[in-house]
Amino acid sequence: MTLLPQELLKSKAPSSRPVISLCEGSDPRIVAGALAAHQADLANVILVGDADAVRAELSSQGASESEGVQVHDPLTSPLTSKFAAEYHDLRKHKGVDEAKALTAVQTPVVYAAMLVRLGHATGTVGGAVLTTGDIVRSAIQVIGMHKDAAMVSSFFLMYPPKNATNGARAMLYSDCGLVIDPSAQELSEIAKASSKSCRALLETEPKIGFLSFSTKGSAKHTAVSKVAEGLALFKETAPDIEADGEFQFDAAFVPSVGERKAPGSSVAGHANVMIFPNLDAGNIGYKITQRLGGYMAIGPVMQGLAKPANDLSRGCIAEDVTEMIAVTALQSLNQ
Ligand SMILES: CC(C)(COP(=O)(O)OP(=O)(O)OC[C@H]1O[C@@H](n2cnc3c(N)ncnc32)[C@H](O)[C@@H]1OP(=O)(O)O)[C@@H](O)C(=O)NCCC(=O)NCCS
Ligand SMILES: CC(=O)OP(=O)(O)O
Repeated sequence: MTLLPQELLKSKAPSSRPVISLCEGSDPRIVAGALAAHQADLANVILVGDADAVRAELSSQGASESEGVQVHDPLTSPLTSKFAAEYHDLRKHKGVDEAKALTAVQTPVVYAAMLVRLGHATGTVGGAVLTTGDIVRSAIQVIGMHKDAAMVSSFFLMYPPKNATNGARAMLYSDCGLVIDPSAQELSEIAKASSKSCRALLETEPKIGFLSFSTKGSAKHTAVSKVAEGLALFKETAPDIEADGEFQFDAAFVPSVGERKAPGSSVAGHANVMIFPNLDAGNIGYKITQRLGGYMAIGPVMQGLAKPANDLSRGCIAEDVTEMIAVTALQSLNQ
C-alpha cells in the first residue's frame, strides 16, 4: 500500500517541523489547506500576501495568526529590504537595478521563494491562483537549480481512488507541467530525475515507461524516434533502472496488453513512472486520469531545484494544498 504524502511525512517523523511559505496567502483553499497541515502537525506555514486580506480569510475560517501560522506582507515585512539586496545581487547581470529588485521582492511569489533561498522557510507552494509559468520562473530565478541537476522538470503523483480495480496503482507522471517539447536528451534527464522522485515519494522501485502513440516500432514517425532515442540515452546512463518503450499507454499500464504488444518486457503492463513525449500529452493525460479515472493528482511537483518549490493546478482543492505541503516537506528531507 502506497502512503499518501501526509502519511509518509508522518512516518518519517522529521526532527524539526518544516516551514512552508505560501504566496497566495488569502486564497480560501490555500488557507484551509495550510491550516489543515498545521493542525495535523505536518508543518508550520507562512501565509504571504496582503496582511489585511490574509487575516480576514483566516478569521473567516475561525483561525488567527500564531507561531505556527504566520502572516508576511511583502510591502511591510522587515525582511523585504534584505530580500531586495539579495535579488539585486542575483539578477543584476540580467539588467535588474535596485528599484526593480525591490518591486520584484514585493511580489508575493518572489518574496515566498526568497524566504526559502535565505533559509526562513524549508520550501514554498503556490499556483492555486497564479499560472505555472509564474511559479516556475520565480523558483528557477530565486532558488535556482540543484548542483547535480541538468534541468528543472516536473511530475504529478497519481494515487488511485479507494476500491479501484484493474491494476490501479500509484504512479508518477512526468513531465505534465513544465518542459513543453523535450528533446530526446531532455526526456532521458526527466526520466532520471523522476526515478529518484519515485523512490523518494512513492517508496517503490521505478519501472519507467517511455510513452508514445507507438509500441516498439508499431508506427514510424520522428515523434516516435525521439522517444526511442530518449529511452536509449536513459539506458546508457542508468542501466540499473528498469525502463522500456516506446509504449502506448495501454501497453505500459495493462499487463495483458503489455504482453501482447511488447512480449518479454518486464516493464510493459507494469510501469509506475510514465514519461510523456511532450507537455500536450502529459498535461492532458494527467487531467484525464484525474477527472475521468478518479485518481488524486498532486502536482506539478518540481524536480531539479536547489530547494523545494512546488506548483498547484488552479483547479486544486484544499486537500491538494495539504498534500502538496507534505510533498514539499518530504523533498526537503531528501535533499
Ligand atoms: C518554465 C517556463 C515558464 C519558462 O518559460 P520562459 O519564462 O518563457 O522561459 P525563459 O526561457 O525566459 O526562462 C526563464 C528562466 O528559466 C530558465 N529555464 C527555463 N526552463 C528551464 C528548465 N526546464 N530548467 C532550468 N532552467 C530553465 C531559463 O534559463 C531562464 O533563466 P534566466 O532568467 O536566469 O535566464 C516555460 O517552460 C513554460 O511556460 N512551460 C509551460 C508551463 C505551463 O504552462 N504548463 C501548463 C500548466 S501546468
Ligand atoms: C498543472 C496545470 O495544468 O495547472 P493549471 O490547471 O493551473 O493550468
